[in-house]
Amino acid sequence: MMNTGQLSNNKLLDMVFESTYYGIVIVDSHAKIQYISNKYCEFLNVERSTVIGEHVTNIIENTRLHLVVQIGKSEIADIHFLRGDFVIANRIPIIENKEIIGAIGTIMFRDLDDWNKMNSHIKEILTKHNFYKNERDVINGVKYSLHNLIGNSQEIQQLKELVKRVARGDISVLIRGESGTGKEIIAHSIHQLSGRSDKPLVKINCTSIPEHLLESELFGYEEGAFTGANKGGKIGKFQFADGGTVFLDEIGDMPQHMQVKLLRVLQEKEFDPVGSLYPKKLNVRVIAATNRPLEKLVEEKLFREDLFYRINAVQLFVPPLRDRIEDIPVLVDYFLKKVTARIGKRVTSVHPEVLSVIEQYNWPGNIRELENVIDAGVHLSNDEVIGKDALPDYLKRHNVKMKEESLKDIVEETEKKAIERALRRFKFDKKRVAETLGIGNSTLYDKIKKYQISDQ
Ligand SMILES: Nc1ncnc2c1ncn2[C@@H]1O[C@H](COP(=O)(O)OP(=O)(O)OP(=O)(O)O)[C@@H](O)[C@H]1O
Repeated sequence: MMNTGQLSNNKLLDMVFESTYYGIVIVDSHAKIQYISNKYCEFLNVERSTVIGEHVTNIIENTRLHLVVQIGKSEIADIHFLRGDFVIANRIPIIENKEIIGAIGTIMFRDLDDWNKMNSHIKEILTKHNFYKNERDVINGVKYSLHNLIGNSQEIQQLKELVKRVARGDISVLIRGESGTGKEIIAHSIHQLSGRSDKPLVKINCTSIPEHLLESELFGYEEGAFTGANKGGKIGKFQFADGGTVFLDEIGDMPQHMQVKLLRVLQEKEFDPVGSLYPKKLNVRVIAATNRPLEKLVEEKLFREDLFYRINAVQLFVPPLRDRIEDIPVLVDYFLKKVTARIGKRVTSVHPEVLSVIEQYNWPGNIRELENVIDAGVHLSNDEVIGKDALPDYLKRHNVKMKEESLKDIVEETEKKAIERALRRFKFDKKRVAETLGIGNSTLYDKIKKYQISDQ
């Protein structure tokens, strides 16, 4: 416990601290407030006489002083969200004879007016910075780079290596994977690592543009091309991307008449704006993404085979989250930091029970779904640790399997997952799956039957 006798001369402390630009609070080893400067009280809008002796967490939101007296480590220039604003906070333990007897916390301001001015000044700088950054990204179209692709699993590490390798060339890339697995991050990363990075990346979502507008949106039109056409015509997305990259998301949904035109862009490197008499030359790299079985669409004659081979020069497969659960802890941590930094709330981890639920759920919406769950968890949590009560109902109801499984269960579960993963990876080509897994065809068929795995 702090020797309060040393601090009894509050008048002297007041004289020193009220003439500085800091708000100061001193707590004892139980995190109870022993001293707090008048200016800090004014800033917090609390009555000084009522807060002395109170636990610091009852008076200062998002404080960490109670942790500093436990851990004994200084925290310098930490961003602290306080009364609706960000302040710069220092927290220093007071150590006597190797024992933590308390801690000092400071936040920096001059007076309330100065603080308000300074804060609005910082906000203005931040707003400008964000504005220019967003402007650049809008002009350039780039939102992500490879370091946004989080994951320690072998699959993600290999994928990152492949992205770096294919980025340099001009080759078309087809990115496959379920919805929400990070295909767009990969497309952005390829563009950003390529020689085209100073030119635009233009995303075209093939499902979101109405079919009758698709051609003019993609290839533009000449003046007078149709009633209602803009004077001077309109430049299409492909032309806007000239020199850069076009990212065709959900390419499996591209209507067939547009598939022909796309093929021409890829083969002849030219296109016809609607209503134009002459073709225009174009230099774009195409990256396409899909979560649909393109081979099947080709078989059903819904997707052109020649286009399929053109866009499929290099194929990248992003595995679903359920197949790389080793990525879950780092992803959870990443999203926790992202959300807490955005909303200024202190939530540091998820309860081990929640982590078990998360690891055993099958995540049909993949990482997008996980991000939403963590986002909601941070908002709903009353604690620094997200508990099961802050999970959505469908996850709360999800029964966690007992961890004490027999070795046989664990081996079988692993075997089943490995077969499922390989089947998806090789698009249910069982011969390749059997070869890769080093088992005979008939063994593979037996196991598919035993584990009741859907084999198409
Ligand atoms: N490995 C990852 N690390 C960090 N964030 C990720 C990762 N994968 C996906 N995300 C995040 O998940 C969300 C969905 O990712 P993205 O849009 O790239 O998925 P997608 O596969 O293109 O989905 P869709 O097929 O539905 O368009 C985004 O917010 C993205 O930032």
